[in-house]
Amino acid sequence: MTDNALPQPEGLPIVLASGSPRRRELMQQAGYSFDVIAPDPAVECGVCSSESPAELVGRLAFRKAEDVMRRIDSGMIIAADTVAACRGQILGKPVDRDHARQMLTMLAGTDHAVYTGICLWSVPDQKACLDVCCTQLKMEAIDDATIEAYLDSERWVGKAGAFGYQDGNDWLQILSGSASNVVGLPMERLHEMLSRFSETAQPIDVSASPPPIVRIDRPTS
Ligand SMILES: Cc1cn([C@H]2C[C@H](O)[C@@H](COP(=O)(O)OP(=O)(O)OP(=O)(O)O)O2)c(=O)[nH]c1=O
Repeated sequence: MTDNALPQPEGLPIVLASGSPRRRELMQQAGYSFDVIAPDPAVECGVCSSESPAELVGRLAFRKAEDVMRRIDSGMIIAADTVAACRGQILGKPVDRDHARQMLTMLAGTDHAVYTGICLWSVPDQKACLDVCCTQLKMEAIDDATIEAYLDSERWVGKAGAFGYQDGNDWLQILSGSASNVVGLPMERLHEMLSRFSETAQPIDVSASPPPIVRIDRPTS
């Protein structure tokens, strides 16, 4: 594999376990060849209030991969889950305009974080690895008129935290971490996980229901 070749561990076809158009665009822009199978939305039900943002996105990424694993005979599944976190609160996708307004009002003028859990799962040999990436951001103290204009754009729909970093708003800046991680897939980390899959993935006992979640050992590099 030349340095700039995209990793395809174990020669398996890549399956993006996501209905997110943003995740599909990130994979296409990076040049990956892949199929798309959206996980059952029911996988995302049941947010445990005691979970940290990292625990939540890690668990949901794993469960999304597990859901798609049961529907294919062979492939390298990539699943992810993204939330924003501000002042100890986890912000998922807003359910409506009012909910989006509440989120943006809370985020305005604050430093906050976006967490993405990413799970790779190889089928049929049933090995998986899981990691969580965090990006720190700052949102300017935008006023109500700015919030209402953004709500009118409806670009908040389907986006954790009710904002889209990819929308290029000048009131949102990254303080540290990956930009693609904010949009839904940490592409740098994905490349690393795919490249190191054979040495880091752990066997999964799929007979257990639900299978235990695995944790990846962070690379030494
Ligand atoms: C913070 C942020 C999130 N997002 C999107 C990425 C995800 O699509 C969405 C977070 O919701 P998720 O539940 O992670 O993903 P999803 O429901 O869109 O798709 P699936 O579960 O099928 O993979 O928010 C942006 O597009 N831009 C951003 O700046």
